[in-house]
Amino acid sequence: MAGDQVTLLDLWASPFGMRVRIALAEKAVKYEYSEQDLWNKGALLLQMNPVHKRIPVLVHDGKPICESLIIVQYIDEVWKDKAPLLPSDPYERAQSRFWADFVDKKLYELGKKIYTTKGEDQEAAKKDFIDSLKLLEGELGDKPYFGGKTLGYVDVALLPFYCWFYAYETIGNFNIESDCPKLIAYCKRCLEKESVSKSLEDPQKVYDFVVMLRKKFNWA
Ligand SMILES: N[C@@H](CCC(=O)N[C@@H](CS)C(=O)NCC(=O)O)C(=O)O
Repeated sequence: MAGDQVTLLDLWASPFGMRVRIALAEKAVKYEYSEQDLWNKGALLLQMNPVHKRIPVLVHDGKPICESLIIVQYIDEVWKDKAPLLPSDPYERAQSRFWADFVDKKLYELGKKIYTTKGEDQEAAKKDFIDSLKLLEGELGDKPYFGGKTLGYVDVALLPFYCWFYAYETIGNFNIESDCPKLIAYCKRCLEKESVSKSLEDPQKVYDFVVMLRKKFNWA
């Protein structure tokens, strides 16, 4: 809305932050981007998210909203005149929330296991990761987007992980496209949308970031 003061506390490589960036871009909301140092958290982040002390945080007219999926729902409710993200039907809304929650519980956790573990644990994570992507591929079916004809909540939740796939694949030495060609084709198609392409990061840069994390935390 005109006159809104919107600031996003974020970290460039964060898939959670990217969700918020896509949602704001879809709604054409102007905002100030504020990159945070997570190894030396600033006073603003600690004040705006005293519970989890994590990014992303959306600060709207001085009020903080935390947790990426909650932020995306908030954005959808506040800027409701443009590009609806959640369906209006209660059952379809519940389904969208289910799959977005699945992305958090499965893809994020398993992806992290791929670059923080080795040997059997890593192999198990890779298998579970592919199985989870196949379930998502089945849910997508032949639709252009998870919710149907337009980009919606589940797409916003999932697509940021696409720019992390190269890091998972390179570190885990496996190939996602060979097992999930339809899902990868969908991700590539979505990247043709400016709201998505400008919100995601270069996979090589993400990979370099993950390599840095592995060294820093002795995961390698
Ligand atoms: N469930 C949260 C996850 C956010 C999250 O894990 N943020 C990370 C960066 S990607 C963070 O701020 N980490 C700093 C910390 O945990 O101290 C969301 O969806 O927003």
